[in-house]
This record gives sequence, structure tokens and C-alpha cells, in this order.
Amino acid sequence: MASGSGAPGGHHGRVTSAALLGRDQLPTAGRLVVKVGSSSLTTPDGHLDPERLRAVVDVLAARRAAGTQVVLVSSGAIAAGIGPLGLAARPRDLATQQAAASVGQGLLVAHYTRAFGAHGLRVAQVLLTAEDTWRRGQYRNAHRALTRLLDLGVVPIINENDAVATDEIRFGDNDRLAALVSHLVHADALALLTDVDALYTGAPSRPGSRRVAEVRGPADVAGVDVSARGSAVGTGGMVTKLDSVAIATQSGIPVVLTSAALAGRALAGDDVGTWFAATGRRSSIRLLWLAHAARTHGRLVLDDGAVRAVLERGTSLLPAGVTAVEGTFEAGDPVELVDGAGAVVARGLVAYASDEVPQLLGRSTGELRAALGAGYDRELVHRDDLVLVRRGR
Ligand SMILES: Nc1ncnc2c1ncn2[C@@H]1O[C@H](COP(=O)(O)OP(=O)(O)O)[C@@H](O)[C@H]1O
Ligand SMILES: N[C@@H](CCC(=O)OP(=O)(O)O)C(=O)O
Repeated sequence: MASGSGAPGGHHGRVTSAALLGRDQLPTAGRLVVKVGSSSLTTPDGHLDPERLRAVVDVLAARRAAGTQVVLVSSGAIAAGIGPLGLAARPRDLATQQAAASVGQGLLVAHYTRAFGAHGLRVAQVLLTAEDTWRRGQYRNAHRALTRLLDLGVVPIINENDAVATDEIRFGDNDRLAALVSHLVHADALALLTDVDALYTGAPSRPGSRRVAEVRGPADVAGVDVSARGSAVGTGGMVTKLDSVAIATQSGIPVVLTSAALAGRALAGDDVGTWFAATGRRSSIRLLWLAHAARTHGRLVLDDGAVRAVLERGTSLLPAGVTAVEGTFEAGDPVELVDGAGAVVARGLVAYASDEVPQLLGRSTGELRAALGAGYDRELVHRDDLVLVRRGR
């Protein structure tokens, strides 16, 4: 049996997302995703710190012993690769980051294997790209593998597959990946562990910044300043954490954000860190990704009638309403839909490659069918593949 500490592999006492968990119910969560950032796993000079890693593992093992299934999303591969490669600091270019991550990932997981093993727990390494969390075929595979691992009592340890993720498609940070993973495994809650104990009203080092204890919706963070850059070893700072929070909370998953040092208290439901209440119900992961995480590959310029149809009537975008196309993309890629002044109206997955689009522009579906054949009369962006950025009146 894979589970060694007597902690159940089954999903006992699971709180369904319909119950919309509150902070004090966090101890009853049946399935948690915990994301730990590089800044919580490193020494001041940016190298992996096995002591800090062990401290996080001790907290998670205690939760497992109490019957909670845990999925760990861990950064730190690049940090773990710096020393063995003889690099002075975290590399800036993509190729060296990928090399450092490839060297470091095995070492990182070796540390986790030892630390969880001391608690009788087995771990699995799962490397994902962003696409694995939302493209239907890959999503199903990842979902099946992860739920089987959890049923077997294993702690899956997820990181981005840095070696194959190119600049266009990679997250770089693991914050948004963790939110998509939470959706993928139907987690009851997500914990984001970083080097600050909470979200603050402004840069934590700035005098007068105050801890935000609870966020019930987007209005509660409207005045919060997250512009200060993150730690030297982390990626994305608070900006990508708030993106992650938006993805999770809008799909019914609450988030607690705190430091690794306060992880035990936060998971016990104490009033530490920042609690982000769930605001929505489980929804399409593809659309969440499109709205919050996707890097777009091009733009379609809409005429006024198409802007109104998309915004006010929620229709698909037809080639007849498009006046110009910019960028290079494949069919299925995310693009921006912009109005004549260049303001973004929506994001969508485009049904044609960029080199096919110019011949379609401004022409009705009837004309296109007659001129180019059946198949060319379909929508440019189907309404199921669209999220609005600017709301209709
Ligand atoms: N309003 C804010 N509240 C808290 N932290 C903030 C805020 N604005 C920026 N930050 C910075 O975000 C950093 C955490 O992000 P990051 O370094 O990317 O961590 P990680 O490696 O855990 O992902 C903190 O060190 C903090 O300085
Ligand atoms: N995936 C890479 C980069 C992840 C990263 O730095 O993210 P984070 O520390 O969560 O902002 C790694 O494991 O080093």
C-alpha cells in the first residue's frame, strides 16, 4: 500500500465546492492544493534550503495524518540547479533557466522524497505545462493520473515542465498553474505559501502598509497596491498570486495566502494570512485560463456591429464583422478581440490560422461557402470559446 502513515488515501469528510468553505472550516477540507514558492524554499543567496523544505513537509505530513489529501505545487527547480551548475545567481535567459530547472528538478524531488519518506509518505513527480490543464485530451489524462495517485495515498508534487515550455506558452511562475491544478483535482481549497505572511495594502516594506485579513470579492482588493516586485528568486510577485486567486475563487475554490512559516496555523483555520472567499461556482477551466492566464498570440479588429453583437448579444464572431488581423497564430490559439480604437473587448480561441484569416474578412458565411467551400462558413471565434473583457451595457 502506498500510504504508509495510516493516513487514508480515500477522500474522507470531503467538503464539496457547493458548500463554499469558510476559513474556520479549512481543517475539514478533504483535498488541498498547496503551492510553495521559490522564496519559501531558498537561502538568502538563492540556493535551495533543505531545512526550509523539510519544515513545509512537516506541516503537510501532519495534514495528511489528519486525513486530508494534499497536492503540492512546488517551485524551486531553478534555485536547486544554481549551485550544481556553478552559477552565481538565478539565470535570466530562458535556455539557462531551462537547464537549471532540469538539473534542479531531480534534486528538488529527491529532497521531497526523503522528507516525506521520514513521515512514511510516498511522493510522485508530475511536470505539467499550462496546456495540460485546459486542453481537453491532456486535461483528462492529467486529471486521471492525479486522482489515481491521490487514491493510492501518494502526495503528487507538481512543477511546470520548464524544459519544454517556450516563452509564449509558459507560466514562468507557479501561482496560476496551482489555481488550474486546484480546478483539475476539484480541490476544496488552495494555499499559496510565499515569503510574506499576507497580502498587504501596499509593498510590505512600506511604512503604513496593513495586512488584508479577508477578501470577499474583487472590490476588496481594488485599492491594494501590488506593483512592488517580488523576491529575487520568485517570479511574478503578488500580481500573479492575485491572478491565481481570481481563477480559484471564481470557480468556487477559496484561497489562503500566507508565509511558509505560518502554514500550519493557516491550514488550521487560524486568523493569519489573507483569506480569499470563493465567489463563484465551478466553471469551465478553458474559459478561466483564457480570461486570466493565457498569453494571446494575435488580435482581430472588430467593426462596431460585431463589438455590439459580441458584448450585448453574446454571439459568436463571424468573419463578416472583422476588419483586420494582426499577429501569427494557429487554429485553437488564444487571441484578443479589439474594437476600432484598439481597446480589448474579449478574448477567444480562434478557429482559423492567421494566414487563412485575411481572405475571410468582411465576407458573409454564404459568400465564403460559395467561394471557398463548406468548412469556411464557420465562426471565426465560437461563443463557447469567448470571454468578455469589457462588459456590454
Ligand atoms: N501588496 C503586497 N502585499 C504583499 N506582498 C507584496 C505586495 N506587493 C508586492 N509584494 C511582494 O510579493 C512577493 C512575493 O512574490 P514572489 O517573490 O513571486 O514569491 P514566490 O516565490 O513565493 O512566488 C513578496 O516578497 C512581496 O515583496
Ligand atoms: N518552475 C520554475 C520557476 C518557478 C518560480 O520561480 O515560481 P515562483 O517561485 O512560484 O514565483 C522553478 O521550479 O524554479
